[in-house]
Amino acid sequence: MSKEIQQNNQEYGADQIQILEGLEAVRKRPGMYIGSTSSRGLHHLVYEIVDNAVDEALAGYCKNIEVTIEEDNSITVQDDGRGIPVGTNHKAKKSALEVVFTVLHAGGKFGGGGYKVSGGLHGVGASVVNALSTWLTVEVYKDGNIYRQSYKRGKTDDTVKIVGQCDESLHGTKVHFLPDPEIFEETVYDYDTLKQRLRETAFLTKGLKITLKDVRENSHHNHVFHYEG
Ligand SMILES: Cc1cc(C)cc(-c2cc(NC(=O)[C@H]3COCCO3)[nH]n2)c1
Repeated sequence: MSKEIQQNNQEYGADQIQILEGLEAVRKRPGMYIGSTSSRGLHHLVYEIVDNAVDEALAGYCKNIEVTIEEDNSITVQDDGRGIPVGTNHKAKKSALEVVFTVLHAGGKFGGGGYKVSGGLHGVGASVVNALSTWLTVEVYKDGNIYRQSYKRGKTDDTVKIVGQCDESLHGTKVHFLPDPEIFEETVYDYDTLKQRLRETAFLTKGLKITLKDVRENSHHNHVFHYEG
């Protein structure tokens, strides 16, 4: 095997092992990454994903975020930002999108690395949420294409696929995940807890419209938070 190919295979192998070790670490000691596996940790998963979309709003590209508690207590978070980059990093042969959801970034966001949870680095926890979810699907709407990748407990067995077309004018990122009952003692979301947090987030991010929906039977709710600057 030529040096070049061997180098790539070697790196590819090492990268893959690094990713699997990262996932295993998160699932072995989830409290180190999200504080606890109680109801608090369950709700923290939502805040981590929303934080990523808020970053896109702070960058000036996202105006709306919609959070839905689905019938099965899975969560959907959708924004209308630029859409996570889907291009492939040729060295790692991985889409930037896949890196966001599978590579455990330093950050130490959840207090594991010493950062305070509230003032922690934004947007490094998507891979943690993925690792702690029975399944997670992400869709990116960009350039008239709908890109999709799915994972099970953080692992994917496929590359990013184009699954459809959309209007050129449509753009954004949609993440749908189900917290893993193997990790969380509590898997039922509390509407008022999310309502309180999303109201605070909208207040702190003037101009951003955050919608919270609950489509569970006997618990239908809908709130819109929007504070002018
Ligand atoms: C709901 C959700 C969840 C996650 C993990 C990321 C995002 C997200 C990430 C972004 N934007 C980006 O990553 C930037 C990064 O820089 C290039 C263009 O897009 N928009 N929305 C949204």
